[in-house]
Amino acid sequence: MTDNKTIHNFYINEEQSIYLLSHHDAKKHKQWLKICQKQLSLLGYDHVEMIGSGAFGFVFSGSDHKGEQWVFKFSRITLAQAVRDRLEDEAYMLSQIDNPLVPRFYAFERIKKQGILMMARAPGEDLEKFSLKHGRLSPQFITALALKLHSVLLDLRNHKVGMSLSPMVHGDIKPSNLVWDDQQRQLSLVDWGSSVYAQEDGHGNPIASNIMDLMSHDLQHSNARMGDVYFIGDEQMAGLKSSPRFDEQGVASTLYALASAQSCRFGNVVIPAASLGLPQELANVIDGMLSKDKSIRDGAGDYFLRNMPNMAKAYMPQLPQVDIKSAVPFWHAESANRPDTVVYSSRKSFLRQADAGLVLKDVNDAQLERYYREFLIDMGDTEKAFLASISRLAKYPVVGGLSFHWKEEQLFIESSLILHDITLKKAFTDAVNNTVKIAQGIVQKGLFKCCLFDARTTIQLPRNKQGQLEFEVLPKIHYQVMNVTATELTRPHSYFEDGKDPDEQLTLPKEVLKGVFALNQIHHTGCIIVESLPDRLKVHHYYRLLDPSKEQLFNAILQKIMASIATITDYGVAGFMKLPYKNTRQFDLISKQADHFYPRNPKQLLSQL
Ligand SMILES: Nc1ncnc2c1ncn2[C@@H]1O[C@H](COP(=O)(O)OP(=O)(O)OP(=O)(O)O)[C@@H](O)[C@H]1O
Repeated sequence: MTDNKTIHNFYINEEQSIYLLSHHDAKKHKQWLKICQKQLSLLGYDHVEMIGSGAFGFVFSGSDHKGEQWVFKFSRITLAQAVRDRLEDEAYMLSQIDNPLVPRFYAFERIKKQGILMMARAPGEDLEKFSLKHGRLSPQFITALALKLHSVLLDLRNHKVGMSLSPMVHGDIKPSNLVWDDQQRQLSLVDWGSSVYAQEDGHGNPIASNIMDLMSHDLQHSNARMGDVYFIGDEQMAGLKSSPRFDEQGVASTLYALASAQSCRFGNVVIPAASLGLPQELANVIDGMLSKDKSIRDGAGDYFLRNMPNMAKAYMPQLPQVDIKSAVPFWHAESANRPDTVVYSSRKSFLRQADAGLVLKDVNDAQLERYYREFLIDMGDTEKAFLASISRLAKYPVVGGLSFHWKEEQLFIESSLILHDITLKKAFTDAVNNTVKIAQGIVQKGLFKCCLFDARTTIQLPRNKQGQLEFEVLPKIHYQVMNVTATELTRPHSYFEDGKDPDEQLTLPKEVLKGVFALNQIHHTGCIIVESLPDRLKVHHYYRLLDPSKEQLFNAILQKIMASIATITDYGVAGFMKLPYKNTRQFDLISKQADHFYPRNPKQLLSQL
């Protein structure tokens, strides 16, 4: 055993996997999805399937009798009726648009209280999914996409109602709202739920087509809607009056996120667009548009609108691919059941700091709820980017754990990651490297731990009215057995035994701690998180035994741990993680990654190779 004394914890899952819902809720959810599917079949649509979901709703596709592909959007039943009613506003805005980049509006129907928005299906898959598969997208792809988004911005600005100019704001431009058909190279902009008519022109002037309009408009209040808090700009976040600038921000965030393989805009301080191998002019425009300084931001936005067609004309041949190495190692294992990964993390408190100047407009919003739930409200941008990068890791079929320890001038990372789909190796490497680079940019000292596990294997025990756990046979904690090389076995390893976790909520029975210390004598990796709720107890876990000769003992200890967990009556979350080595990697702190551009003269460079 190592010389440290105490052990600790993990908490708060990011996104609910269906496997983590209670049996009752999971059943209700599945039933609801089935009802939606059945309703659509009754309406005469074939091949009905769910194709997407967001904070606001679920989206199904189906085909009509002519074989045309339709999309049906349902709002989540768990949202307040007032929020759900916005689907009708979305339908109205979509019906106002006639543009080849936007799926055509078909109808808005109501079945009892459930509204259904019906529209054409955009071909392809959304760019968030595409980015998760491919990792960082090439400078050629980003440049071509920037040109397409440039025409989206112009179309929105030039939108007319009758004869009069009435610019529209989409309000939620981000990778998952851009559907991309890679074969036809066709882009579509979906999800018009945040869209409004612009109140201002982006230079502080009100927009009104005539003087009557100007008088009848509410000039005092913003009509802006919240977009995704990971992608919108400061003005939209602060609920200022709507303007075409909102969508410039969405475009810049999208290009940045896709070029860097992140799921948000916040990493820009540490990993600027100027470090991503993009052409210098485009990189500088993106960084300018993401600036905290409004005049730089607006200037860069104007530049983008004026110059993007020219920038896209540059000759950009493919350069030889460099094989990118992962900054921390990960392993690969194929399994019959792809894990449904969920991440739990601990010790977020030290990442918080006042993010001054943000006045929040409307808390009764599904997006904002997320903002609070994920504790982003009082964090700096780099800290937000760090947490978003951890969430992105959990979008991959991966189990394992990570610990980041920021000390004086160094960052120490311990890790154990197992990826369950080798085709995602490149994209996952990009995701891991972003997490490391952003972590290198964090200046606070502290410790952050996260654990990625397969929600399918979570053990759930319901409580009865008296609070006692109900089960006939105590479920078993499962594990895998692996034979690892002798050299790996000799390296030191440990549970986290580094002082009490400030975010700890649940005190575990002594027997559990004893079991965990006993496990520590056996070579393995793994994690266990106990989440004790008033109506049930959940045990999330993954274990890999690395010394097959100890299997009997290992199994006996795990089942003993489970037996003591079943005696827990307190509520809260607590857990332990064991990583294979101590201080796997050591990194310098780097506040900003160095410039790296696509070569000015690629021909010359290629001829030298
Ligand atoms: N017309 C369409 N054609 C093809 N796919 C679509 C279409 N509309 C939506 N989708 C898919 O469904 C997903 C969710 O849809 P949408 O973004 O409208 O839902 P939402 O709940 O409003 O999401 P958000 O959390 O972004 O607000 C999209 O990311 C996209 O993949």
